[in-house]
Amino acid sequence: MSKFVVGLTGGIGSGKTTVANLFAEQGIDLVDADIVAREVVEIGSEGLNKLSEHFGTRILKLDSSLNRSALREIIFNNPTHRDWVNKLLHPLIRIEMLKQLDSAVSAYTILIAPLLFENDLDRLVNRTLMVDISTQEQVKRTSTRDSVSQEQVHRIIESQAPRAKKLQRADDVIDNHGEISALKSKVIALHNNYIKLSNNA
Ligand SMILES: Nc1ncnc2c1ncn2[C@@H]1O[C@H](COP(=O)(O)OP(=O)(O)OP(=O)(O)O)[C@@H](O)[C@H]1O
Repeated sequence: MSKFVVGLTGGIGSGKTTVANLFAEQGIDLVDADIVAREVVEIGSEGLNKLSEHFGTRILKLDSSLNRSALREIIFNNPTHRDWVNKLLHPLIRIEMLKQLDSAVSAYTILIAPLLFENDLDRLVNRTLMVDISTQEQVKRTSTRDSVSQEQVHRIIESQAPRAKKLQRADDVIDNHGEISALKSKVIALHNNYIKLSNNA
């Protein structure tokens, strides 16, 4: 099968999961960068073993799984620790992501990566697709879905690359202001184009 990969990105609550599921309905395999990032620190993984050798049991929960908030706290104000953790985990994430992309069997594969551009993961893909909605709609949809305040959503939006920058860098943009039925037609049109592109790759 072709190893053509489309990187799917967009800000918080823009509709990446919704769009990815519509591609999956067309038979397209998905790899999710956030899931991979959790898999490389599962109990028994090289990632978690190395983290606990370095930082000790203070980064573990009672069941020996990673205590994410403890690790976040440690690296928050300490760039040396943060760099060490990034140097450990980024290559592990990249290797696992490539492994999963490699075992995908559909005509092309979607890599869902909220921080596609921020983490330079666009280098791993053949084409980039951004799901786009206004900041106002992002805040509305995210705070309806999750029990988070509008201020928290704004803070997360500010930590991500600006919408304008992503719009500029993406090869394709899918506007998600409309109804889900409209979104589905747009996904099908993109899907047909990606099939063509992957055949020519
Ligand atoms: N076109 C739409 N109209 C109305 N609601 C929508 C639409 N698309 C998505 N949603 C809803 O908006 C919320 C956010 O969508 P979704 O979870 O797909 O976004 P996401 O980009 O994956 O979010 P995150 O970055 O937080 O993982 C969900 O509750 C989803 O059902």
